[in-house]
Amino acid sequence: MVADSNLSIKGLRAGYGNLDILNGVDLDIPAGQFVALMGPNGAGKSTLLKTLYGMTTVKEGSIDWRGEDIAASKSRAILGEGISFVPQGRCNFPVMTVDENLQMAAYTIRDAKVKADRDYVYDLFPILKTRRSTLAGNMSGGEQQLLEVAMAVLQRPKVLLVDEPSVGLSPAAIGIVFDELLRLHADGMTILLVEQNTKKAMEVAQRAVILRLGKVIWDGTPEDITHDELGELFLTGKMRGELEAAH
Ligand SMILES: Nc1ncnc2c1ncn2[C@@H]1O[C@H](COP(=O)(O)OP(=O)(O)OP(=O)(O)O)[C@@H](O)[C@H]1O
Repeated sequence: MVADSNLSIKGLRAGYGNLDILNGVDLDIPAGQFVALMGPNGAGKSTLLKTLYGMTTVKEGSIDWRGEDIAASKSRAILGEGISFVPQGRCNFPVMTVDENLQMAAYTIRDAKVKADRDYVYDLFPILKTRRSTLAGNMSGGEQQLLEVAMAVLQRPKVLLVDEPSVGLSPAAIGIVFDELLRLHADGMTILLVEQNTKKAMEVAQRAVILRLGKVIWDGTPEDITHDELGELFLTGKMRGELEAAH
């Protein structure tokens, strides 16, 4: 493992304008790890992804990436440094074809080789190749989500930030999207996934990180925690043993 490929977050306090949402997040993500970021509604999971992508106001702390603090960097620069973001919701350009959507994504790369970039993605996601002339908005939810992931992957990121890809998808479509994420991970990509579907997230990720009230309250492997314990943590912020000890 190359030490400087770690993403290292220290004492991160960030939010929107004067409103702090992240209240001192510490997190080290080694290169190539698949991390599921979970927690109750409003915990700050999406805000953490957005902060890693330069979309919030950082008040304190650092985000170390390949020897550089990117906490104050703009999204454009962060993308250039190899971190891509798949935001919540589907379909950037619904009335454009799959091909045109991918062209749009390619234009965001400096020195884009549009055709080569598109073909690279079609090799990775053959389903999209078969739908290349279809209007993106007319595809199934799962296909649209794959297109969003593909548009981010086209940038050839080292780290992929993915925000709730399963929202509104059928179980079959969720399976397709998560299989693709697993494949990207197997090819060496670092993945930080925010996911409400905890069962699915625990199946695919190597590591589970639980956020509550803008702080990391639990960090371990999916094998270290049961579904019930996870629910309890979401609700109370504590494990059963800790609660009993407190009484
Ligand atoms: N653009 C914004 N401006 C102001 N407040 C925001 C903005 N986006 C999110 N928030 C607030 O930040 C808090 C955390 O939101 P965030 O979306 O990060 O939580 P989350 O853990 O991803 O929750 P969920 O699981 O419900 O998506 C919420 O109280 C939310 O209302």
